[in-house]
Amino acid sequence: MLSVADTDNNTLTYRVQLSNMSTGRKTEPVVTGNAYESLTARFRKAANLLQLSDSFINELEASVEEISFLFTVEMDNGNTETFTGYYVIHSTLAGPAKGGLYYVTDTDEDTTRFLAGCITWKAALAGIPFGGAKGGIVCDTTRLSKTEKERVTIAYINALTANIHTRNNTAGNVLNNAPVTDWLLDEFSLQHGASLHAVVSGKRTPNDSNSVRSQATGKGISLVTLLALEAKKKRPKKSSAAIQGFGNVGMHTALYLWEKGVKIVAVSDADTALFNPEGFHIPDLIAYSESNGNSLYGYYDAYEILPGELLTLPVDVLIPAATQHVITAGNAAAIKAPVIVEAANGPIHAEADVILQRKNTFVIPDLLANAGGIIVSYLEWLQNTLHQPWSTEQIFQRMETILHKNFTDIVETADQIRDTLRTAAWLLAVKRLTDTATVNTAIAPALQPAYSQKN
Ligand SMILES: NC(=O)c1ccc[n+]([C@@H]2O[C@H](COP(=O)([O-])OP(=O)(O)OC[C@H]3O[C@@H](n4cnc5c(N)ncnc54)[C@H](O)[C@@H]3O)[C@@H](O)[C@H]2O)c1
Repeated sequence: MLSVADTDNNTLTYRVQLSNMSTGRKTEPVVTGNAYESLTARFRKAANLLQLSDSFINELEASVEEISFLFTVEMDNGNTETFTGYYVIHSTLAGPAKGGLYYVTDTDEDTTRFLAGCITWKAALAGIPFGGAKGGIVCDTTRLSKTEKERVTIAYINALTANIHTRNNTAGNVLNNAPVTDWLLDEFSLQHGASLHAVVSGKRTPNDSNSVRSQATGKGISLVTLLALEAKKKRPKKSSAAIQGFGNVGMHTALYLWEKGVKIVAVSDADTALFNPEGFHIPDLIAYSESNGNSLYGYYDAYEILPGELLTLPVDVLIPAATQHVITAGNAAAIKAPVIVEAANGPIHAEADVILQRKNTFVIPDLLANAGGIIVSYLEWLQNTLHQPWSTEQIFQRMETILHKNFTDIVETADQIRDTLRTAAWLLAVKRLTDTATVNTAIAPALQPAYSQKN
């Protein structure tokens, strides 16, 4: 196991003992609470600082629509299986509800509501005219063939549109990676008798099999990580990072930071947590994971550590990029990284915020850190709507401009209110959405009287 011999920030030295890689041990269970409660607590704090009316607070806390439904799909062996689907529209105040579709073995209304809410507030902070939505399918994709996953996706969309469109709700902008995006686009277009390109983001382009959208969140996280290191007067080439989660977000974040010279000394996924004091060769690690069924398990050039140890390593930046509530009141005090970048949605429990604030940890909140994806989705929607093709460079340039400005806005606001970056981010997000609500009478006439200040 791992112990730290010298925690001088520039020269980290670790004492390590090789553990047995052949045990097949899975990660410890993640402590989760109700992530929507953490989201609500943060929203309420900002809403109270802004002195919003109770009716407006209640309006913004509740979802516009939440549905769960069962749908049946014929499997490759001719049997049928029934799946559970969720869809939550959190808000359409700023514009059409946008949100990804996720496939997961265990989810529920609370988690889907939480993820939809995250999108509302991220879009608000980024000044994007979208509301927040999220779709979820309970299934184990590792058990599904490609054709079964396609049929599950199409059956979900059919069941969903039967519910959504008959009630005249705005069509959601559904994000995912190819080939899911191709199935979604085909199905939506078939149902509506027109090619609805703008409805689906994350689509492949002819010269871009790895869509810009799929890299965007990681690219954005790496950008704000570099800004955070700069704010702490750390040079990338003299900095170390630990990244929890090696899926779409963790992998792209690791790659972009590695390209800038950041030493990634620890990574993990649901199967294993790995440590290499010399820093991982990230392209090699990605190639290994991809050839190993998207698992880091068994990677040769590393020591295996306990998953919880990754979070408490004395690195310059800790990047939780797996799931919500992995940093809690139970482990926050043990975290040594002076900077945490919230790559996942809600990786820090609201109770842990207080402990990290006391320790003066520089926490870059998820509303800013992982907004690259929604910004690029919006830019894709804009290109499709305007019939304008933009280059990858143009898209990333626009994304970076928004993230950079918001980083500066948040740091300045935090200084002004003498509070955390998280409170500053929420304050700006809620203010921007309420400002939109007051001017956007076409979208939310019914809410006009509700947004009045208490005093
Ligand atoms: N994909 C996006 O564009 C995007 C955008 C914004 C926010 N997010 C958030 O980022 C997080 C990751 O998203 P993703 O798209 O990379 O998902 P993913 O499913 O592609 O990858 C998740 C990774 O986390 C690992 N993991 C799961 N539980 C773990 C645990 N307990 N310990 C360590 N690793 C664990 C998985 O093995 C996998 O490597 C989620 O919270 C998601 O909501 C994603």
